[in-house]
Amino acid sequence: MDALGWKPLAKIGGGRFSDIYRVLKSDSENNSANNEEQQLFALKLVDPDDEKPPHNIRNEIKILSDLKNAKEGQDAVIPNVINLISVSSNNIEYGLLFPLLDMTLNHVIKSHIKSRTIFNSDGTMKMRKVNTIPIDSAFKIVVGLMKGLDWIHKNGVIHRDINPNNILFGRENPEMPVIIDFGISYQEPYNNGLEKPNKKFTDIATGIYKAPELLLSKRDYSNKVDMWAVGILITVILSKDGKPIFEQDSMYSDLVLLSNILATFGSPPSDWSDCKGLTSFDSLNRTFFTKSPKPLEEIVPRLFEEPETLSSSKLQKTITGLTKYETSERLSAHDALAILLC
Ligand SMILES: Nc1ncnc2c1ncn2[C@@H]1O[C@H](COP(=O)(O)OP(=O)(O)OP(=O)(O)O)[C@@H](O)[C@H]1O
Repeated sequence: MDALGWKPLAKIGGGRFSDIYRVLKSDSENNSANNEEQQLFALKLVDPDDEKPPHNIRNEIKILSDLKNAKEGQDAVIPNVINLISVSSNNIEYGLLFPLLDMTLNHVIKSHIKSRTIFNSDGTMKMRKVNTIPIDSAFKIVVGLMKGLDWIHKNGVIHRDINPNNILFGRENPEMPVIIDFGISYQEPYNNGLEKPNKKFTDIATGIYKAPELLLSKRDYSNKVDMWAVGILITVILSKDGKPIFEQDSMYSDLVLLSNILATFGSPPSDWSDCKGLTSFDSLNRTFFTKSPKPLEEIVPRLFEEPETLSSSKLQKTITGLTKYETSERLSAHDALAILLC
């Protein structure tokens, strides 16, 4: 079997509209095992006729190519955004060739969740799940994510689907995240003719990573939707026991997600400038009781464990700044880097 000139070895992923294969360069079949390693790539195959907006493979190719060209004009390489090696197509499908990476952030998070025996004062014991990821490793991952997002945003792109399955790592560099999947991304100013800036799709982002303004149907949103997503992502990386801060059902219901966001971060300001005038926000203002925010210590207790380190205090500031409702106050990736690297 041959896929657009590549020999597929195994399916390694895929979404609603794509299949991702580990592939070998066809001419390297007879090479030694070591050489083969270097000839392995990831191939994303998509049939554009199957896609539904906002998924658009041609737009993904355009955005990745522009990011690659922008990278080439730079002195320093930005390793935190996936490199599109090449594109091929037949009459049916597009094949996007990428460097092969080894694990998603989801795998990294799961690999650090361990079962521990806890002894109670009455002599009984119980098993508890504990997240063992070191704060310093989490810190390095967050810095890498911010560098990638800063680069993407500086180049006029909103990723729109920052979540743990779209962040990959190579085995040799498990603290250096690489942002993938620009399948629903937006390129300013008009997303290549697909969406007007004030009429963007709101059906973007995955589960608990949706920013609150999206849940209220704001259509002229900005790249700050990515910053909210990364704020929630940090709380997941640093969770006490591997469980997200929001209830399980928030993954599937926008209403449950919204009520979980309010219960965690408090009600948005009644004059929230991003959503003022939107019908959904006006009814929210009338209907919901005013909620106070939970203290950050309750949201990410691991960052308050003794002894407090420089990394943990910088991460506290970063999460607080990323989870602001008012997007003019929400940190940009550039602002976050200023906090993290000062
Ligand atoms: N370069 C790569 N190296 C290794 N695995 C990859 C690579 N690219 C993608 N994958 C795997 O395939 C999965 C899906 O990739 P991608 O997000 O690009 O496809 P998608 O169709 O947009 O998926 P979805 O619809 O779920 O967002 C990733 O989560 C990852 O597990």
